[in-house]
Amino acid sequence: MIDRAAQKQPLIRLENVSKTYRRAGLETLAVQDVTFDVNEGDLLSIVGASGCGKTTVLKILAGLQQATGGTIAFNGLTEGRDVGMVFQQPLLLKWRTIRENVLLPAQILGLDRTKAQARADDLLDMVGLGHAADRYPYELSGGMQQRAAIARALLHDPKLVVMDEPFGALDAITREKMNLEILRIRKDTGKTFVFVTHDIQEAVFLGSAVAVLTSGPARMADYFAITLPGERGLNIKLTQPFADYVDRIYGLLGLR
Ligand SMILES: Nc1ncnc2c1ncn2[C@@H]1O[C@H](COP(=O)(O)OP(=O)(O)OP(=O)(O)O)[C@@H](O)[C@H]1O
Repeated sequence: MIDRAAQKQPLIRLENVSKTYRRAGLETLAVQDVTFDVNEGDLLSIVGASGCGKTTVLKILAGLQQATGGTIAFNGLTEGRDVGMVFQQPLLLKWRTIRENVLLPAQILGLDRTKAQARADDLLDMVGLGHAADRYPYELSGGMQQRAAIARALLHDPKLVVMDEPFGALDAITREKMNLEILRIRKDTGKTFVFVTHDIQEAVFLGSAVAVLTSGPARMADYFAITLPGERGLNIKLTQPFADYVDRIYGLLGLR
């Protein structure tokens, strides 16, 4: 477990957070006793089985859901405005070009159009879609659409980018490529990311820290830093330190 007292003030601090959904007299305890920090510049992976409450935790972090118990402290972060979101599906508007899709947050938040256009073009270049700015979503592959969704999430220069199983619908090879892209984008932007996945290898490969959630309701099994030697490339997955982290998570999830 990370020694939180030794850390500088985090961007977000969750302390024993719980969430109960109440609907038509029915109560569902989705999340219980979740405690971790999102530190500036981190890529925090949240990993756990399907339905264990990862999306609920992410919505609480993004300010889209209120926790029903515990405390959550945002430090220098305006909920909503300072957060960019990427979902499992790219959710691009099919009647808008890729550039117009990336510009959507500028319209919603009332940002300066000229500046936003220049930024959209820079971001499209960064995600390797400069050549596709005037194309429509149906003309792009799934991976390209998800790159556009990432550019859109960055348009308003948010401090935090939250990603909810963004590559779950992609084939395994495209997924590996997108993982490399995330490492590069993190390096280029210096932003803070929270990345939800049910893929243990993906969580370890991308994360500078990981929160492991167990099911029904989600409880935090552990929260620890991931330090892998050297530059991260796909071949790091073949190393012992990587395998040790994966094995540790297998143990926490009761998979061995
Ligand atoms: N709006 C809601 N109303 C009632 N129950 C909900 C609501 N949203 C989620 N739940 C319940 O809370 C629990 C956790 O759901 P959540 O979507 O957070 O899990 P998850 O780990 O993200 O799942 P997946 O990996 O399948 O997306 C589930 O039992 C789900 O049915």
